[in-house]
Amino acid sequence: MIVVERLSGGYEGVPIVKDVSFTVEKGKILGILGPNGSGKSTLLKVISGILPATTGTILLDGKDMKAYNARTLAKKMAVLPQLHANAFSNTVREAVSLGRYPHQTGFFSSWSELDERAVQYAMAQTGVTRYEHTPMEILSGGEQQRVFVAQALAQTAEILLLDEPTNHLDIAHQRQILDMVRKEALECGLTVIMVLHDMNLASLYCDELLLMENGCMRAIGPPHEVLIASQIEEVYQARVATYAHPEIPKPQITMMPAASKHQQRAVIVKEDFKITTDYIQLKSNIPLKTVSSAVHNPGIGWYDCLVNRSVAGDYIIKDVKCEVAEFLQREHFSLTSTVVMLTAVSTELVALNEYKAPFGGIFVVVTAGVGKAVDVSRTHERQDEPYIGTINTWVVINGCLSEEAFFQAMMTANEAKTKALQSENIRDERTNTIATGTATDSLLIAATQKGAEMLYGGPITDVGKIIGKGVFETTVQAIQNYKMKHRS
Ligand SMILES: Nc1ncnc2c1ncn2[C@@H]1O[C@H](COP(=O)(O)OP(=O)(O)OP(=O)(O)O)[C@@H](O)[C@H]1O
Repeated sequence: MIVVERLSGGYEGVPIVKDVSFTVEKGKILGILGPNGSGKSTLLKVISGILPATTGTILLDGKDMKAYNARTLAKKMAVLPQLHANAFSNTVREAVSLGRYPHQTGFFSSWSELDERAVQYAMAQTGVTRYEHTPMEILSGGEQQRVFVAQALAQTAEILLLDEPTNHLDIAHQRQILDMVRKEALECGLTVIMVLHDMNLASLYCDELLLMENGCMRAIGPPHEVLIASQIEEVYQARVATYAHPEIPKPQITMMPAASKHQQRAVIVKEDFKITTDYIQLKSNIPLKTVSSAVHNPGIGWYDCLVNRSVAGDYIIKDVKCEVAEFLQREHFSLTSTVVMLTAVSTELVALNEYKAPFGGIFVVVTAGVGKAVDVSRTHERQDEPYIGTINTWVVINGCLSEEAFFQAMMTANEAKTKALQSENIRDERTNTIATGTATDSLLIAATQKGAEMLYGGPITDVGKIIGKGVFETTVQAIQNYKMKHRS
């Protein structure tokens, strides 16, 4: 455990780091972030004793760091500096072995089994064993960086100070080094303080983050309390946005380029839609931000082509995703920029309407296969296999929606669809109650993200009102088309 209390320090009387305090418990990782010149490396140098502290104290396991002599301190704390002054005549093994110097009584005179094990372990953990006998100078920058990390690890200290350990490393090696650091922290109780420029890596790997600004602490805490977009924007003077990591509960940050999203006004027009016997298509000349439950490219993304493909009523394919990919290739659609839904309804039964509004307006496109509609409040009573029967709804908006508005627009559209089923007296034939949808309905909201900004998409917002009316009317029309065909 390391406790830093009101620490200040700098270079020859020039104060750089001012009044910094924090605690890192044994086995925890603290990441230091901050813009260039904010004092991250200087802070690490003062903590490691390379630079003297002008004020403040550092306690290692409760004992003032000043009370340790150089050799005992080196056994306690290992440092990977940002710039490496290295005698490049060494081989990798020799460079890593330098990490064992605090454990030697006379230099290399008492090489023990323990020293050998530590060096072998450090080389293995950093993936440099195969370069063991290679001279340092012929390694790439990333390979050398891993050797320096191995050198610090070979010191087998309880506290590891790392200044930009992922410098020069490709993503696979960044992951290897940071996974190794985390494993050492979790399994061996290694306490780590590391300077990282990459906020996303810092978020993924650190228990706490310290954000530096002009030599002072701007914020400290778990990643979600430090990586707040407005705070990062202020400190770095750069526009950013945060989003959730897809797999683990850690925030991620993305840079927003200077170009304004409101620069041009792009508009989807009716001529952008095409209806063939096989599919209904929207081809946009700009990518649309899309939220959907489609079969191909579902979720949130940017796509310039939407396809609602009509398949045979007996379309039961084991690997639907694979079959859809084959269809896209056959029809010369891009796999990466096309969203695909499937319907058993023939494309001539589609309802497609435009609704103009001061903000720009929307298009609603619906195919409604309601032959096997279900009442969602009663589906728990049935044991049958899911069957095809699908209402596919697209809402394409000429406007700019917030994240919140996208999800509210989905709710608004779904409520309008359910109301249309009620209005058309579509029933769940097993329960004879009003149906709320079918077993495999799909919904898509797409927006140009240009022009008018819409913060909300609920039923009484400008965009919500028109989605409500548009989806209701268009779904009714699609249901009537379906009824007409299936009556005859
Ligand atoms: N040896 C030195 N002598 C005098 N001033 C220095 C020295 N090294 C760094 N500084 C100054 O201290 C300030 C903080 O530098 P430091 O290297 O700690 O920043 P940093 O946050 O690590 O930056 P970076 O992200 O660019 O690595 C800078 O203004 C820098 O010019």
